[in-house]
Amino acid sequence: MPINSRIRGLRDRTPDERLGLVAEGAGLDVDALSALRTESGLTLDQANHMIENVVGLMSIPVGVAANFTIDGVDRLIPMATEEPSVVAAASNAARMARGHGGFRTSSSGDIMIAQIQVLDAVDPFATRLRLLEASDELRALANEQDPMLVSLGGGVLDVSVRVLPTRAGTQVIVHLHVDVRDAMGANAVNTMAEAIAPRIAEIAQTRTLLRILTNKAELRLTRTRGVFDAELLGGAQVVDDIVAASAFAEADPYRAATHNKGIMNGITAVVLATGNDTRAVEAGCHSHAGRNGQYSALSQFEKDVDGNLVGSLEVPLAVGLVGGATRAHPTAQAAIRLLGVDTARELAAVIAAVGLAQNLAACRALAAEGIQRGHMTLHARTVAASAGATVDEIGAVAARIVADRRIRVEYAREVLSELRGKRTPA
Ligand SMILES: CC(C)(COP(=O)([O-])OP(=O)([O-])OC[C@H]1O[C@@H](n2cnc3c(N)ncnc32)[C@H](O)[C@@H]1OP(=O)([O-])[O-])[C@@H](O)C(=O)NCCC(=O)NCCSC(=O)C[C@@](C)(O)CC(=O)[O-]
Ligand SMILES: NC(=O)C1=CN([C@@H]2O[C@H](COP(=O)(O)OP(=O)(O)OC[C@H]3O[C@@H](n4cnc5c(N)ncnc54)[C@H](OP(=O)(O)O)[C@@H]3O)[C@@H](O)[C@H]2O)C=CC1
Repeated sequence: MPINSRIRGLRDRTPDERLGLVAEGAGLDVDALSALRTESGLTLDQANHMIENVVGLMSIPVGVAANFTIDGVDRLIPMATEEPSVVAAASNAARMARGHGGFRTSSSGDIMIAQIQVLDAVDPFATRLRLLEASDELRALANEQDPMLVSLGGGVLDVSVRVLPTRAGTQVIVHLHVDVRDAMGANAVNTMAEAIAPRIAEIAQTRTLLRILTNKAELRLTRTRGVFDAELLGGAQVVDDIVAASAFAEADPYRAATHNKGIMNGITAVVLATGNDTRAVEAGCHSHAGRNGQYSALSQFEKDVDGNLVGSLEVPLAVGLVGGATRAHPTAQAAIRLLGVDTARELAAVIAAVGLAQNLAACRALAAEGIQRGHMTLHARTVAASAGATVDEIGAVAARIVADRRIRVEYAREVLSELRGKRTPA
């Protein structure tokens, strides 16, 4: 049965009811998603085998973004985040794109780059050519390190070499271009780099130093675009204003930093939920934002021939379905089950679409009513909890501080005392 992501009114349901509705929408038995619940997710023993000096666990809320259609397939998308309004925003944007086919994506491939740094070459330009002449040998030596990857059709595709002037003298930098298939690939390419470094040193007649991947994964780009309905956005003026906001972010690094943070609100939440390396993805995306010399917006919004708004996003996404914590973390496995993705590329496509949706929702709110109405209304629940409200009191306290337009902890405390019958001087 095809997945149906158009689930109305999830906000009005309990977490258990939502999980049931989401499982139904995804065509899954709800038990397949049980690891999304804290009590049946990662155990202390499992955590103790993941990182060092484990003493405990930290739970992060996992929400599900609705309404997404990506490359013609509906997806219900788990998002791990502590920030209010992010899941609502992504769902709202997906709803606005749904009538125009949702999100379309493409990929440049699954290629990660390992760097080997060569120091003190007396003839750096000739060294570069000697290394290029040995490309086939170096490729074969690297592939010997990972027969599994090669058997899956992956492995080293190319070797490139640069002469790099630095303040510590001229260096020669070797790049291994490795197809890592459905892995994030860092461990795989780092192993290869360390294995071929001695041979590189022989050819270069000097020594190597760093052997490590680059997180500037410019050969692992995912692109997505979406058409957002002008009427649902709020009309032609809102469309024009979002275009003006986008132009601001494209031209100004100060605005671009926050514009891109909005994109990463969506991207990082799905990367985390699926047990992938959020720091690697963030480093890749922000390095990509500076690729043309000045840090700029990762996305662009334009008005199309029909007067609707079209968004475009291109980002490096080094994510995997195997390796790292993805397979070791039960909650990540449940999140991937819910997504219904079968390859790392499909996962990256979903992540990019959520990033663009998040970005649109933020820019729409900023260009229309301002971010605070939507964001702070949902943030009020966090403020109420910070003031000491119990789960049974949060709703009433949040509603009151929103109604009084005083969404602050000290006022929430006053309201809480009042609600508990202990009036304090206002
Ligand atoms: C918050 C909304 C969506 C409200 O927007 P709204 O128009 O009041 O929403 P609505 O009540 O009309 O609901 C429309 C749909 O939104 C979703 N939705 C709506 N509310 C909820 C909810 N409570 N729980 C779950 N889903 C929700 C849901 O899909 C719903 O469809 P329905 O279920 O009714 O068929 C809107 O104001 C918005 O998108 N604001 C942007 C919020 C945002 O971007 N938050 C990120 C934090 S701010 C930040 O860090 C990024 C930023 C701003 O700095 C980036 C930048 O500067 O560019
Ligand atoms: N700067 C960075 O970003 C760094 C990140 N890391 C960490 O590296 C980890 C990711 O590295 P990664 O290499 O993915 O981890 P793994 O080594 O855990 O997984 C990759 C391995 O999985 C095996 N594999 C099985 N099926 C597949 C498949 N379909 N496609 C590809 N490989 C498959 C391959 O061979 P085999 O079975 O023989 O292993 C491959 O080498 C993350 O935890 C990340 O945090 C580490 C260092 C630096």
